[in-house]
Amino acid sequence: MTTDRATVSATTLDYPRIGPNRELKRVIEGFWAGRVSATDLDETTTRLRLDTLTELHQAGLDEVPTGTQSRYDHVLDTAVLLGAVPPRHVRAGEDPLDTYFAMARGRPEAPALEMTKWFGTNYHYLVPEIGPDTPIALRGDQPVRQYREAVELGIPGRPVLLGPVTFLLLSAAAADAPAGFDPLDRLDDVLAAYRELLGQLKAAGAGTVQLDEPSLVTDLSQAQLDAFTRAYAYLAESPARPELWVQTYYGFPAPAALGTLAGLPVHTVGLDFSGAAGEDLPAAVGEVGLRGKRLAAGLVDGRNVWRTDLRRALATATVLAGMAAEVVVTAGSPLLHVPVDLAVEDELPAELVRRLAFAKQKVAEVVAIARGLREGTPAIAEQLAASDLVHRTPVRQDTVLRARIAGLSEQDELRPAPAEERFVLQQKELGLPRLPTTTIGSFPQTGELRRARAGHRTGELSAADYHAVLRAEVDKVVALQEELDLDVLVHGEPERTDMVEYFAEKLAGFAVTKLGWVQSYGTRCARPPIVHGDVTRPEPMTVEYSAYAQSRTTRPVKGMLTGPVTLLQWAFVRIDQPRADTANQVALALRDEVADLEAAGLRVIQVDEPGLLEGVPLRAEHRADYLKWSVRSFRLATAGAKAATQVHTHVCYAELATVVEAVRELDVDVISIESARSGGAAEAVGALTSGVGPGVFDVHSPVVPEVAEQAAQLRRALRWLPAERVWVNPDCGLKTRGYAEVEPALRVMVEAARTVRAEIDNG
Ligand code: MET
Ligand SMILES: [Zn+2]
Repeated sequence: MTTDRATVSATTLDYPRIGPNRELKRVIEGFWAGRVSATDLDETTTRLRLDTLTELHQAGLDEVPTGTQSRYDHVLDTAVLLGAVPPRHVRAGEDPLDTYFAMARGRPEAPALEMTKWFGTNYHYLVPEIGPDTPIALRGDQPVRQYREAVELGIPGRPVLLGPVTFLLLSAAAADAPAGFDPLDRLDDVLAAYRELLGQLKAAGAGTVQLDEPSLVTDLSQAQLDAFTRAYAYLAESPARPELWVQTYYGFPAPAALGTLAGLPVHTVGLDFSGAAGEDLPAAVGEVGLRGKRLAAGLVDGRNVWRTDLRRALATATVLAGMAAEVVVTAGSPLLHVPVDLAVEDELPAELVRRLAFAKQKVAEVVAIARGLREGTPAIAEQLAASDLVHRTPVRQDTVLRARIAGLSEQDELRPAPAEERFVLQQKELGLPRLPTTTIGSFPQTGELRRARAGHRTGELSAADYHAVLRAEVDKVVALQEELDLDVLVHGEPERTDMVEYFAEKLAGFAVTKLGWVQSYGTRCARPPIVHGDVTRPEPMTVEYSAYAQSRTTRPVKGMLTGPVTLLQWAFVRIDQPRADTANQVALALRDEVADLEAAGLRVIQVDEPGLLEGVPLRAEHRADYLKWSVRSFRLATAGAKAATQVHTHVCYAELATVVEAVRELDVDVISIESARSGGAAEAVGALTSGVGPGVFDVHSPVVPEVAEQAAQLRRALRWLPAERVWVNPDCGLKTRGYAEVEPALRVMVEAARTVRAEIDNG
C-alpha cells in the first residue's frame, strides 16, 4: 500500500521539556535558591535543547520543532515575548529573567499571574493579563535564537509559536480593564508583533512556522472564529514570511471550527486523529476539503502512554494521504504530557512494558508510520509485529469482577434512605453542633515523616518502626484536633505521599513508574500511575490508620478515600475499554473499602473528587456523557454506606456552576468545596441540597486569616444555605503547609465558627 500521490514526512509538535532526569527542574530550582548562576542555568538549558534537537533528528524526523523549551511556561514566554508585563511586575533596570520568574512565582509585594489548567490536561499555564493599555510589541527574539541553534547544528528546524488567537483567548482581562473589555480586542497589536517575528524567522532561514491554536477544538462563538480568519488573512499578507502551519490538538474541532481552519490561507493545517473516535475523523476532513493544503496528521496519541496501534494508524494515514497533496505524520498533541523514555523503567512487568510508549518511543512510532506510508508495510514489518502483538491480544480479564459488574443493578447506586432521613439518623449518631468544624484530610507532612518514608523505602527503617512513626503522628494529629476543639476529626494522611499514588500502589491493575515524570507546572512534576488492567483491591487500603485514629478519640473520625473519577483523572488510563468501565471497577474497590471502614467503626467517610470538575470535557456536547458515568461511578463507590454513615466529598470550585446538577446527584451528605473565595459563584452553592462546607480559608496562602475574615465567609455562605447545612472547613488539605501556619489558622477557624454560632443563636 505505498502511496505516491502524497509526499510524506515525519515530525513532532514538541518534546518533553524537563529533560530525561528532570534536569530542567533541578537547575531552575537551584537558580532560585542561589546555588546556580545565571550562566550555568543558561548552559544547562541550552545543552538540554541541543540534546533534544540532536536526538529527534537522529530518530529520523524530517523536521524538528524548535523553541518548545520553556523555563517555566510557554504561555508566560509568549506574554513576555510580546512585552505584556503587568504594571505590578515592571521594575526599571531589573534583569528580564528575574521579572519572568517573578511573574511566575510572585514577589512579596506583587502576586504572580494566576495559574490555571491548560485545556483539559493536567498541565497548568500562567494567565496573561491584557488590558486596553497593556504594552504589546515584539520585545524578544527567543524563537529566533532557538531556531538558529538548529541551523547551526545543520538540523532542519521548525519554529513553534503559541498562536496569536489562542494566546488572547487564554488571557484574562487586566483587573483595571473597563467592563466588557475582551483581550481579543487587542488582536491587531498582537498580530503586528507576530508579523514582525515571522519576518525575523524568515530572515533567519525558517521555511515553515508552526502556530499552535488548540483553542480551535473548544466551543467558539462566530466572533471568535472570525478572529482566526482575520488573524491568518493578515499574517498571510506579510511581505516576507515563512509558510504558515496552524496546529490544533486536544480533540477535533467542531464542524464550524473545522470549516474555519480549512479555509485559512495557510500552507499546513494540523489535526489530531489519535483520539478514540479516530475512525470517523478522516471523513469529516474529506467533507470540508483541504483545498490544496498540506495536512499534519496527528496519529500518535500524545496524551497517553500506550503503544500506538500501528496498523490502524497506517490505515488512517493512507486514507488521509488520498486527501492532501502532502502529509506530515506527527503526534496528535504535544508530548509534554508523557514521560520521556520507557527504557529506564526496569521494574515494570515486561508484559506491561510491551504495551507502553513514552515520548521517545512515540517519536519512533511517528517515524515508522511515515515510513510505512512511503515504502509500504514490509518496510516496518518488525514494528507492526510488535504493535499487533499488543493490539490483537486482549488484556486479561478478572472474571469474578466482571461477573460482579454485570450483576449490578440501579439499586446499587442508591443509598439505603433518602437524604432527609439520613440527616436525622446521622444527627442522632454523631450529635454534632451547629456549623460543625472539620478539615479536608491531610495535616502537614513534616520533615520527620518524609525522612521516615525515605528510610522505609531504602530498608533502613523496618516496617514496624515505620508504622510506629505513623501511629505516633496520628496520635499527635488527633490530640491537636481535640485540643483545637474540632468536631469531626481526621487521621491526617501521614502514610500518603500523594492522594492518588497511595491508592495506585495498593490497587491491582495500577502500576507506578520509577521515573515517569511529567510537568504539572513550572518545575513541578508528577508521576501519574498507569491503569493497565482490571482493577481490584487485594486487601483493605486505609482501614488500619483510620481505625487507629478512631480508637484514640470519642469524637467522630472521617475515613478518607480518593474517589474513582479522581484516581483516573490523575493517571494514564487503559484505552482498550471505555473509561466508564474502568471507573466502575475502581468504584467497586472503593465500595468494599467503605464497607470495611464502617465495620471498623468509622461513622463518617469522605470520598475526595477534586478531579471530577477537572475532567469535564472541553466541549459542551461531550459533557452529559462524562457526567453520567462519573456520577454513576461515584455513587457505586459510596451508596453501599449505611444510612447513618455520613458520606462526605470534597471537590474544587472551578466551574461548579456549570455542573452543579451533577454534583447534587452525587447524593452525598456533606460536600466541602475548594477555593470558595469568588463571591459571585456562591449562588451555585445555594443550589446544593446537602451539607456544604465552603472553604473559609485558602490553604495555599501562608497568611493566617483573621477571625473576622473567616466569619465573613461563613455569613456569606449563610446567605445561600440554611444554617443546619453549613460546615466549617479550610478549602483543601493541609499537607503542603507547616504546623506554624496550620495551628493558628485552625484556631482562628474554630473561633470564627463559635462567633457565627452565637450570632445565629441570638437570632
Ligand atoms: C486536592 S484535594 C486533597 C484532599 C485530601 N484529602 C487532602 O486533604 O489532602
Ligand atoms: Zn482539595
